[in-house]
Amino acid sequence: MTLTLDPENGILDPCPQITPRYLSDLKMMFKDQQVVDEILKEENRLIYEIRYYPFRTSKSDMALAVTRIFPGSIGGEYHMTKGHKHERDDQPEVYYCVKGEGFLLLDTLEGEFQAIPWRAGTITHIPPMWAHRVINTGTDLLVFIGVFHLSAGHDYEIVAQKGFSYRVYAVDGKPALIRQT
Ligand SMILES: O=P(O)(O)OC[C@H]1O[C@](O)(CO)[C@@H](O)[C@@H]1O
Ligand SMILES: [Fe+2]
Repeated sequence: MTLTLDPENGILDPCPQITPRYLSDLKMMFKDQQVVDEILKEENRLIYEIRYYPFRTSKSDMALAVTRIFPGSIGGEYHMTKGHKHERDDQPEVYYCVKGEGFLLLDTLEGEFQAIPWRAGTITHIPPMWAHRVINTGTDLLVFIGVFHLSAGHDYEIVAQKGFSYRVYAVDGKPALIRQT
């Protein structure tokens, strides 16, 4: 099976499934709940979209997902993915930044943390058991590809409960990592 990706806009062809993530879908992930509620009174902003393709054979499963994160911020905190840990503890993932700039946050949620600066061309291996979240700190789209096993599973609950160790804010127009206590 062969797919085509437009690197300028992150559109995948063919693409059997598109998952939009609106502010209402990740409202608990942002720190400033008052600002979230104020924005939601006006509009349910589209933060990012996932274009997904499952590769299945009789002996294997893999998935490819292309995510487009729109630029912007919520209470000074840059637009980001919800973030998750894989349910299976033996499942890594490879992320490839196709366009844009930002950070990939990796967190064991048990004391270890890394913030990896991202730009077009950056490829990062996410080891099993590390929660992962992508932040768009640019003024344009951030597009990345994720490749993982379909059986990996997604645990969002643990991220909602424990949170990442750092948040990424725009401070004087530049990204700053702020430790969470
Ligand atoms: O699942 P989240 O946190 O919304 O992040 C989206 C990205 O992570 C994945 O879930 C893959 O682990 C992809 O579907 C997508 O590229
Ligand atoms: Fe993942």
